[in-house]
Amino acid sequence: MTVTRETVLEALKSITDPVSGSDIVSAGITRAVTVEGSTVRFVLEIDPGKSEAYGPVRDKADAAVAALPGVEKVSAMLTAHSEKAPPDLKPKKAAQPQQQAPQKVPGVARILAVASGKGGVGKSTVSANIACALAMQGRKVGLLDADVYGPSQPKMLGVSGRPASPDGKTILPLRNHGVTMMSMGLMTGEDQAVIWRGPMLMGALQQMLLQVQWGELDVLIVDLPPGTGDVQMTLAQKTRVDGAIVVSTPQDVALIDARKGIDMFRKMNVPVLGMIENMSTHICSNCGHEEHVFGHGGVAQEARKLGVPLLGEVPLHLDVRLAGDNGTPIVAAQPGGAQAKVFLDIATQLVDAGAA
Ligand SMILES: Nc1ncnc2c1ncn2[C@@H]1O[C@H](COP(=O)(O)OP(=O)(O)OP(=O)(O)O)[C@@H](O)[C@H]1O
Repeated sequence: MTVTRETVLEALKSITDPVSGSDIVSAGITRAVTVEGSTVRFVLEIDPGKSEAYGPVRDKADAAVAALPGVEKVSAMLTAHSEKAPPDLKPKKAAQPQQQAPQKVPGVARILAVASGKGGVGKSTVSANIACALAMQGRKVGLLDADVYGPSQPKMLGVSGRPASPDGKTILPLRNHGVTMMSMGLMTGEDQAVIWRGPMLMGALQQMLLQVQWGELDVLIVDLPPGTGDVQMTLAQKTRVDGAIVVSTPQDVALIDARKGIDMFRKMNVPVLGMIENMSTHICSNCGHEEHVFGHGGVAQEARKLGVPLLGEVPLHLDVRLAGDNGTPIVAAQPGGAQAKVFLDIATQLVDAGAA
């Protein structure tokens, strides 16, 4: 029986936070829940003055998780947080009428955008795995999840909770698998339905780039929402984007949209570093049989036509999804495996090209 992040969070919801009176997940103090095989780790981020009161809470949380089937080891830690809440996203600061030259983000050597024309083609899976693969190769990597409509990086990288802000102005990012991560989704709360208008989105994106304390990074990967809308345009207009990668599945419908994405980046003078074909070949997890569910080679052909490199072909494999769902992308979960290899190769190509 394998344990998942969801079952861990469910178990932790049975424990009451003595300060807020709600459960320790809803109270936002449960952070960095990671599941690696039968080992579960999480952090309770608390006011340092109340550490005595939280000792028994930690023990109860530890016991509740340890009692789950499939769990052999639990590491529950108490860490101190700052009292101040992170600053709210300020939509008013959004659109600046005057045109400015694209700016660099302080401390960040390069920005790499990962885009897709169509939703659901696996852009977030690819971003998370490339980020981890680069970190495994010793690069200082940040990942900004700019997909407000379907933020998936907190889940894929196994981080949760609201990020802290020691001074009420800057935002401390979260970190897991060697990747410094921030998601617009973490600022709005998991279950909160948000309707974002264009200018709000643009303001929030700028805020994420400039107010998050990214530290010194070799590369910041921006996981963009699908399509060619406001967020993509604002990013390229306001911030110096050093390169873009376009992810597509091999079907014609996805390729038509991918072409639009490449066109947009070219018009905005962002170099397109290459395309990645995802869900290229289905590999049966039982027998290893290969099947081309969505056709095969469509992206390679399109990349040739458009004159951009094909960086890799990622197979459709159950382990890739399970790893992402469990908060440990496949490159980190099975670094020696065949599914990890393609992402490690892509990361090597990016480093060799000076793009990451
Ligand atoms: N190569 C793969 N093999 C198996 N499952 C995959 C693969 N790539 C992505 N998936 C799964 O497909 C689903 C969609 O992937 P993902 O969230 O990465 O797509 P996306 O393009 O970022 O979606 P969105 O449009 O919502 O941003 C996820 O459940 C993910 O685990």
